[in-house]
Amino acid sequence: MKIAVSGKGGVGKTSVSASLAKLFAREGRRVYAVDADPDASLGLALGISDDILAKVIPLIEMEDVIKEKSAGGGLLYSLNPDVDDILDEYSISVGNIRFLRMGAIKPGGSACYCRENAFLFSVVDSLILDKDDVVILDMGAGIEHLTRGTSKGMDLMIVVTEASKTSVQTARVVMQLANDLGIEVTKVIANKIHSPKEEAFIQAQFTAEELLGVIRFDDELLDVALGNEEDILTGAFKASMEEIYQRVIHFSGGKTSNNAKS
Ligand SMILES: Nc1ncnc2c1ncn2[C@@H]1O[C@H](COP(=O)(O)OP(=O)(O)OP(=O)(O)O)[C@@H](O)[C@H]1O
Repeated sequence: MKIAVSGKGGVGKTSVSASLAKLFAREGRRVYAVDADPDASLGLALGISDDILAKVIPLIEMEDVIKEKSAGGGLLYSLNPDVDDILDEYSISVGNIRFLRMGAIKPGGSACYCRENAFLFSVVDSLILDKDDVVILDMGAGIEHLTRGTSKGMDLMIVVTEASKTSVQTARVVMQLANDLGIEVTKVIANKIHSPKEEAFIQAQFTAEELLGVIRFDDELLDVALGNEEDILTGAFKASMEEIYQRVIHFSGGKTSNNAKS
């Protein structure tokens, strides 16, 4: 199953991605946790230490190797069967989680991440998955990364939003795009909800079918952000994510990905 997590900046995409990765892994499923956001910190949220993360080679550096192996060029690559063989060098495994990252941040105002995105999603699309394997992509903020190429083969798009008009607006645009791009299921998680008033706002914006879950603002996540607590699955956040996880596995029930082994 392939899951993309998207939404406006700072809404909690990385927290949700890391939690889902840990929950799937806890069930014994193999998880590819992919940091597709150059500005993201999925590795840290997964509890991987800085010094280990520093050793993970950005996936984009694999591009030249692939180009040498496949005679082709341009933005479309023929990766199989090479990708699995060489992916080891560009990932680290923590238990059942295999962590990969797209690439480093570019200097301000420089080019887009089109090349990185195209390559990253070629790699993801080429992964040969077992039926129970899961790919979780922590996407960049906003919508620029959402194209036919990047959405190919995604089974579920999770859009994270806060209780604000601008955040909901972005969520709506992402949902529409995901639909246009043919992603089968798109669901919303409302995160950092402070009050019944905010919850009522969210309930008014989305249908019960659209909403995958509501997560309250939880001070305990501050300890994770400050580095005092390693496990993101803590406090009320953990309880909410466990409920959401139960709904997410419903979407993977018996479903295999495009490249799944039978
Ligand atoms: N439910 C919550 N309660 C309290 N704090 C939260 C909650 N969810 C996330 N946070 C905090 O909000 C901050 C941003 O979260 P996170 O990095 O997951 O968002 P993001 O959408 O991935 O951000 P970016 O767009 O910058 O990549 C972090 O400090 C995180 O600990």
